[in-house]
Amino acid sequence: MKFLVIDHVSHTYFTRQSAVTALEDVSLAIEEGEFVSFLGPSGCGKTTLLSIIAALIKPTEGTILLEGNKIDSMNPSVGYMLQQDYLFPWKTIEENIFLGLKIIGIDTNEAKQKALNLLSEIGLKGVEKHYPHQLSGGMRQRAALVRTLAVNPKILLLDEPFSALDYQTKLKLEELVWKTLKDYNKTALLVTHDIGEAIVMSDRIFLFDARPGRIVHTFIIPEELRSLSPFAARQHPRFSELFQSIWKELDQLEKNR
Ligand SMILES: Nc1ncnc2c1ncn2[C@@H]1O[C@H](COP(=O)(O)OP(=O)(O)OP(=O)(O)O)[C@@H](O)[C@H]1O
Repeated sequence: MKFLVIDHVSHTYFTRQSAVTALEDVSLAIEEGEFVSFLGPSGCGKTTLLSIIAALIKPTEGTILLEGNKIDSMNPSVGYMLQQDYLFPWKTIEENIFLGLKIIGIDTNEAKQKALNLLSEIGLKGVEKHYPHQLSGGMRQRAALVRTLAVNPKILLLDEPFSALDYQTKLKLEELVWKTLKDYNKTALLVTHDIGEAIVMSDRIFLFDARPGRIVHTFIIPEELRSLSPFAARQHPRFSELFQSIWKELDQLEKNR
C-alpha cells in the first residue's frame, strides 16, 4: 500500500465574479520516508494542494489517502511548516512547542522531554525560555520545525520554509532539515521556487504547470545525488545537469503562458 495517495484531485475556487481552477486532475503516490518537491510557475496550485492534504480546504473532486485512510478533517498526522514561523510572540520557545502537544492531548512529560531533546539536537539548547523576538529568523524556523516534529506527524508539509531566510542560513537549514527528516524517517512534501533546493532535498520532483495546475513532468533524482547531503549534492556534476534541464522546462512553461 502506498503511504500517501493523491487521487484525481481537482480544485476550483469560486468567487462572486469568477471561478478559478487551481488544480486539475492531480494524481500521485508517495512512499513512506520519501521526500518530494513541488516546483512550478506562480499560481500553479502548489499551496492549494498542500492545503488540501492538510484538510484546510476540501477539494472540489478527488481524495487524499494516508495509509489507506481518507483525510477529510484536520489531523495531527499531518504537520505543516510555512514560510513564516507563526510562533506566538507572547510565549517562550518551549511554551510554543508544548502548546502544540497540548492541543492534540499528548503533553506528557515524556513527549515534552523528547521535544526538548530535539531542540537541543538541532542546536537550540539554551533558548527554551527565550521569546521568539530574541531569536534570529533561522533559529525561529528551527524552533518551528521542532514544534512541527514534536507532535510526531506521519507526514510533513513544507511550504517554502526557507524562502524568507538569507542565503547562508537557508543552506544550513536545508542541511539540518534534510538530516533530521532522514534520521526520523519522515515523509515530506516541499513547495519551493528554488530549483537547486528541490534537487538537493528530494527523491522526486513534480513539475507543475499553471491554469489549470497540473503535473507535467516527474523528475527522479539519481541515486548519486540522493545519497549526498544537500550541501555536497550541490557540488556534484549531476546537479548542474539536472538544474539546467529543469530550468529549461520551467522557462518553456512560462513562455507558453
Ligand atoms: N482563496 C482563493 N480564492 C480564489 N482564488 C484563489 C484562492 N487561493 C488561490 N487562488 C488561485 O488559485 C490558483 C493557485 O493558487 P496557489 O496559491 O495554490 O498557487 P501556488 O502555486 O502556490 O502559487 P505561488 O507559487 O505564487 O505561491 C491561483 O490562480 C490563485 O490566484
